[in-house]
Amino acid sequence: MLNGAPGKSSCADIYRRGQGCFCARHLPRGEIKSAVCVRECNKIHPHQSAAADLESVCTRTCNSSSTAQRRPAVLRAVRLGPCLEKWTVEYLGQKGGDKEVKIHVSTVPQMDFLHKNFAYKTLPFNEFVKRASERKHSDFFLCEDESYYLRSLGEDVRREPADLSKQFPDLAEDFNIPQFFAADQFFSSVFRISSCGLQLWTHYDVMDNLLAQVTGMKRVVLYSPQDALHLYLSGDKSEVLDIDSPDLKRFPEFVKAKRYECVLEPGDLLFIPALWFHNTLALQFGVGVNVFWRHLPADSYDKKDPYGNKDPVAASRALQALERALHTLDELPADYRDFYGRRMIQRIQKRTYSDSLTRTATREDPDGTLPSSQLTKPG
Ligand SMILES: O=C(O)CCC(=O)C(=O)O
Ligand SMILES: [Fe+2]
Repeated sequence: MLNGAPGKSSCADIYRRGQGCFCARHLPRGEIKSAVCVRECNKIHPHQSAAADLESVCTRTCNSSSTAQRRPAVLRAVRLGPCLEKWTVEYLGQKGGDKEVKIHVSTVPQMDFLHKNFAYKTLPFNEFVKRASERKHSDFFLCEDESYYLRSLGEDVRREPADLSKQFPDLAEDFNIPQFFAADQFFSSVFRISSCGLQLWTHYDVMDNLLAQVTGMKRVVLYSPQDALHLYLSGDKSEVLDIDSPDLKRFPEFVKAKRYECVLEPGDLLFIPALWFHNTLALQFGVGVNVFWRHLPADSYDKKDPYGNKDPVAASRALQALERALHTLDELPADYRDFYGRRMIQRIQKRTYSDSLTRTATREDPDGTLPSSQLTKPG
């Protein structure tokens, strides 16, 4: 079940409860099996009744002193509000109106940030929704079967985070923001509207995130922050674009990254903890909303970051200091650079790698308490 081999669409367990692992894809529909309590303790709480709504799940108080589990979790059949019934293409067009939106358009459904195989275009929201919902278009920019993607933005794109209640007030009232965090932690609410087949590259964000699926189905593949070294990062994105059949000559380490996978259906909510990598594939035309909130103290974040994906200020400072240190090493001949580079890596590992994180829980060791030497290595 904990299959790390790319290409195999294994249902890695998105979350655990009690003794065993639950495969998110095979959870029964129509009930909330468990939930991550983010506000109090980040722990997964036991089964709630079928009638439980998010409010009653997440406001439970947890007196446990055990370490918080910052793990992805899928909540099924959540009461997201009237949007679940109302958000048809026609209704979205009527209520969203002809407000201009900036969209990604590409001739192929797999968006490639490395070769920029997409163009930024502007369309009235109602026209965009209509085109994104159809496979072939009578009006188009690049070709008649082009793919569309909207990640909604704030009013002042460079400064303001997206907020549905400001950009789309008539639609925002149909969507209940899940109450998993205090009001002053709210950062943004973002429309994610994709053509059928659209795939967004693997990336991480620096804030905690709830991705709500309102219409259509979407596959989401996640990788732990601990697999960062196996993902061939370029900034916040992975260069491995085809995660289902990766080029292993170019990316041999990718096989070591453990793949977690779920399929979101309307009414499902995925908790994506900050720094967890995610890759989305729209299995149908679909509308989602994601909500970012500040999980760290407010001053940890870059103030000029409307997207929620700039590294925390302390991390940026540390990365800059590393660049300076590397520059200093350039004063030495290659064999010395190599030697001191290795020593620096060892120092960084000793100082920063967290033992508690390394002891990842598995089916054999649900609590992650076995010494790490006894844990099965991801495929
Ligand atoms: O749903 C998508 O297409 C992307 C979602 C995403 O990247 C996010 O919620 O941070
Ligand atoms: Fe994201």
